[in-house]
Amino acid sequence: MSETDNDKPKLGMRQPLGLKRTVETGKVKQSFSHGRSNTVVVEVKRRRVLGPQGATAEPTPAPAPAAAPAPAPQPSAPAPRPAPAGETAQERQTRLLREAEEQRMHALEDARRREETEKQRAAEAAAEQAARRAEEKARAEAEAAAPPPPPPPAPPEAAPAEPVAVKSAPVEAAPVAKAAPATPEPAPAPAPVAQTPAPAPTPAAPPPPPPVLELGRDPSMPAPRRFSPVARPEIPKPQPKPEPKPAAAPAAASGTASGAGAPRPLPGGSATPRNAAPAARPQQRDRKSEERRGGKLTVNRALNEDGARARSLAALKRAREKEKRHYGGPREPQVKQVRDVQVPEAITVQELANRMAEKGSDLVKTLFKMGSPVTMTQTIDQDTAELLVTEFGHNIVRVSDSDIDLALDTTEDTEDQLQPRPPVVTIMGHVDHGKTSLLDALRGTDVVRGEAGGITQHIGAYQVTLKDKSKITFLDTPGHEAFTAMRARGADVTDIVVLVVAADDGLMPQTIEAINHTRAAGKPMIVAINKIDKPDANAQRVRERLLSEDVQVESMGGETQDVEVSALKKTGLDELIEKIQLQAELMELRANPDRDAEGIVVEAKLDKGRGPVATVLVTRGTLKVGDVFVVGAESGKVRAIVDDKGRPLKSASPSMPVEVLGISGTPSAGDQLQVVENEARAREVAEYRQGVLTHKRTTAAPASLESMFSALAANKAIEYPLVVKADTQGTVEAIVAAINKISTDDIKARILHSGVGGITESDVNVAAASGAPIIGFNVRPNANARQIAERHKVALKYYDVIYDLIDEIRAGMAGELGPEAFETVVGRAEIREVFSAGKHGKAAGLLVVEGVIRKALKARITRNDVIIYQGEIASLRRFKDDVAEVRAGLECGVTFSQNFTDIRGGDYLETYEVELRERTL
Ligand SMILES: Nc1nc2c(ncn2[C@@H]2O[C@H](COP(=O)(O)OP(=O)(O)OP(=O)(O)O)[C@@H](O)[C@H]2O)c(=O)[nH]1
Repeated sequence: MSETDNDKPKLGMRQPLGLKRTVETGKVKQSFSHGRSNTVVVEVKRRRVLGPQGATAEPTPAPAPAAAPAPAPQPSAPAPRPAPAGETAQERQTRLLREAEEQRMHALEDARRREETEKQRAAEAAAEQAARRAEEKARAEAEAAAPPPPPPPAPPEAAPAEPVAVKSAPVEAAPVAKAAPATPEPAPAPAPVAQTPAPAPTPAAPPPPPPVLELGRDPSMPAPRRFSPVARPEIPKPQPKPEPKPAAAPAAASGTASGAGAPRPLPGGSATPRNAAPAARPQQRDRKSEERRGGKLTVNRALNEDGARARSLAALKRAREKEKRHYGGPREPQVKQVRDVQVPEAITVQELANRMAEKGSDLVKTLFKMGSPVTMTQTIDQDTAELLVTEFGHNIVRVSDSDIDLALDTTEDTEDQLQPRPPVVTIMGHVDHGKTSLLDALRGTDVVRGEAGGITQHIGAYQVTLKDKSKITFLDTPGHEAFTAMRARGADVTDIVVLVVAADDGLMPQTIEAINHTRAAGKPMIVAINKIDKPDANAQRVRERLLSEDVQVESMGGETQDVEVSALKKTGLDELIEKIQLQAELMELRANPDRDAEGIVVEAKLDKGRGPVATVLVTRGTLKVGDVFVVGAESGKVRAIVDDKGRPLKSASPSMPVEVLGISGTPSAGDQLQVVENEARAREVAEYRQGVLTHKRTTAAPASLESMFSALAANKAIEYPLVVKADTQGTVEAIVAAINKISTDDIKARILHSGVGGITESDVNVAAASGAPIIGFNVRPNANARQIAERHKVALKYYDVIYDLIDEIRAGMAGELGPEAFETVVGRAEIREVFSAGKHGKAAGLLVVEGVIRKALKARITRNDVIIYQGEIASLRRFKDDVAEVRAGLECGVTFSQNFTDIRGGDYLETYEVELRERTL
């Protein structure tokens, strides 16, 4: 009702004047949706009161019409309520109006239900035979289970039984008046459609509230929703041949509806499965509304509300069959996805299956067919994995552990990125030819004085700034033969080699070695003929001698530059620098400073206060404090950069030699330093490299029979164990190489442990276990180590000159072997006769053919140059007289100790002396 209470007409009262008063007394205007309206004439008949006066006189409070449902059993025609006795005219009018409206709504609804039922029937008739059978079956079941149908709804003519009669007078469109007489037939009860919630009240059920609720609602709203399937029956008409498809949907729907006691399939007989689903929804909606209206909510009902439960297995099966029919057979198999499968050197079957996105059990089956029964958790090798990967149609991508390692960055810098860099110059030459002195002269500082024994034992790296502000980086290499590896390294990282040859000494072995290294590294060389100030200096002789080594200096018609210098007198230095600069210009040395740094470790040591320190020559990029790097098998983060003058720097550009702090351990000289993206990556690479080193150390097993025999033979040699500790990595290398050279077939030096840094407790423990001496070069033990060494009687030997160290080790190894025995044959005699000598066994008659046969000397008997006896002479006689010796040309008789009797004529007797001499290695 659109009108408010204020607007309602009030019977028996004076109506106030107002613009809205359009309805006269006794008529009520009804408003409907879509602008429809109706005017109803209301006749009031007074009820005859038969009861006691008091009963009628007492006014009962009028219940709210909406809240007090009529107790009539018919759903469509609520019974009229008796009029309260003390009702005013206005109240009566309101009540009557409401009752009239209620009746009208019920009549409307009944008409709709009937109409819908008819349409459903039409739809059912159009359904397939199979669907109909299923429906009938379901209906039969439902009928068996359903309560007796409700009595037919009372026709509108029943209304006169009520005290109030309502006459409808249609004004515009009177659907109610027309619909009610048009459907005199009561709604067919046998099929209470789910959408038409026939209350079918049971005796126990409370009076059904639905009609009241329906009335309380705006009549325009629920109608389109509730009765939307009304138009559906028209759909099958254009469908020429309704296939059994719709049967599936009603059948499925009937499955869901059965729980609600409505076995009827969905009305409308939707011809396509697409229509079936929406048809099921109103059905469920109605079931819900039915529950809301008073139906009991049971567990079964609640469960049946669930969508998953609604779609039963049978429904799924039917849907699958339908799909099969629809697509004309099983679905086409999906196109197999080919994958690139990364396979490491060893992988478990399960992991491989995961990477291939295949079933592990399929892999196991395939392997079994291939003849290798394995389980999922077993590890297979890369080749077997490849068989599987190809069998399953994928592509294998072999990866190895070494992929973890850093790849060498071979990206070429572009022309605009490259900037000039200082040349790196290495000074090489024989011992004491003046390399350090020359470098010292160039630097203007004195390095010589700090060196033990007066020789350079560390590779040094310095950068000098020239008068024109240009720079040259110098690497000094030691001249001792033990430092071959260091010289080779120096030649590798350098741009130019300056070969120092003493003018008074000429070419010496290490000079020639340096020439060979330079040539092998393909670096240009400048010959510096030093000590030219010396009186016996002969530069020309040096040049000529160089020719024999295939080095032609410019003055001899070659291309190699040479310069005469005196490091002592500081002459010829400018000329030398000029020649270096000229050579550098020719080489156009450039590098890109704007990239992650790379460098080469020239030297590394373990500094007591600063930890591991590496002297690094930056080759590319700029090394900065805070950079994370990998160097050899170590990693780290640059804590500090120190230049050759001890000054801290923030960064180091190409060609700069700097000390780098912040390394996890002491790297080896020659290791490459590479800056990486993060610490995790650096650690990963370092761990991998450590693993490789450990693997190399521990897997030196003999591979062939030959090597096994040679290893057995080698085992006969006495081992001379040693522990070597030195101040720098280069020195350690040099000492180890020199000691290995001393080894012979009889005795072999075995270095149990070598390392950089002071002598520690663990070094002593290692040495004590094998009774090895500890060689400390420029290092000393800490207090604890010294105590333990004393306790275990471990020999600690300290050196600061490598010659002394090697000489002593050589002597020690020789001493271990003991003195050498030298044998000298003194006399030789031929056995002529053999005769019995009583209790002494046999005696031999001899003719001394050489030297002297002496009784006191050791003797041996040889037969055909094979020794058959070795021992002593028991008695030596000449003509029955015991004698001490018998000279050559004389005959004598001898007996031997140990009752040796196997003597024959023609054997030879030798007597000899053994002299023990000190052994040298
Ligand atoms: N007269 C003279 N003596 C020189 C000259 N240059 C070096 N010396 C001397 O030669 C000796 C050896 O010099 P070093 O500079 O130590 O020689 P080195 O080649 O560096 O020697 P190692 O470091 O052992 O390889 C020293 O006593 C120097 O004083 C020179 O130009 N003239």
